[in-house]
Amino acid sequence: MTSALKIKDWSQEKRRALSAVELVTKLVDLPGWRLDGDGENVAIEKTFEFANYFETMAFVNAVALIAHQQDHHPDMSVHYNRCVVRWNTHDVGGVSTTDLDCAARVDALLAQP
Ligand SMILES: C[C@H](O)[C@H](O)[C@H]1CNC2=NC(N)=NC(=O)C2=N1
Repeated sequence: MTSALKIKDWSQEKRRALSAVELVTKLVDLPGWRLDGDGENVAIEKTFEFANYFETMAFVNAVALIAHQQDHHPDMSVHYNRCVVRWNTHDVGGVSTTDLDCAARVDALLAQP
């Protein structure tokens, strides 16, 4: 059965962990995202706040669609009116451009309509 949902295939792409300088430079273009952790656990994370639990869960599901489509999965901590999204590329043991791209996709979900 064909699906309208196309899934990213990373198998042919060479990815690497970005350096601290690269990361800090690129985070300038991702307002609200910050570095967290170090070594292989370094990640970028951002807290999104909502009016209530239903809105928070709607956001979590929208992020899950991005994760499925991009074959790239964030850690999320889900609370009554907020969700913390944390991106890291475990395949490269750091933060890759995939994480930055997915962070921008998540921000786009909430861009001014
Ligand atoms: C085989 C599959 O494409 C890989 O395991 C994907 C799945 N989702 C992933 N998600 C994240 N956050 N990092 C990865 O390196 C990763 N790799």
